[in-house]
Amino acid sequence: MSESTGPQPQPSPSQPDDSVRAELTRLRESIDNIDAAVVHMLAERFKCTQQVGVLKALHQLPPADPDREARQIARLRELAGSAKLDPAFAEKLLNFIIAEVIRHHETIADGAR
Ligand SMILES: C=C(O[C@@H]1C=C(C(=O)O)C=C[C@H]1O)C(=O)O
Repeated sequence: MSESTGPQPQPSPSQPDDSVRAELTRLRESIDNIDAAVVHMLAERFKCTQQVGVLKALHQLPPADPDREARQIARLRELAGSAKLDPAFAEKLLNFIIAEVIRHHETIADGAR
């Protein structure tokens, strides 16, 4: 005979206990705050880049500046590393944002022609 003590209480994924629920809620509240901050920071960044786009269009400068981008990516990778964030992820995110900015700059330049 085995020394089975019978069925043990199993954690139920659909019914976590109150302390697990409370911890999940606390973490999700912080995540929601962080997401809101990211949205506000991005909105401010796009306000600045729109102004850069107008300046470039007025002075016939190209929408993209690859040298500036290379410096930003190197800097952000460095910052990410120190913050224990994957530098490759930080680079992908910045490239994604910059691509959108360049698209805006092209639209502004087209409107100025
Ligand atoms: C905002 C600029 O335009 C583009 C967008 C960039 C950005 O979003 O950071 C950086 C370089 C440019 O390709 C700029 O030249 O500073």
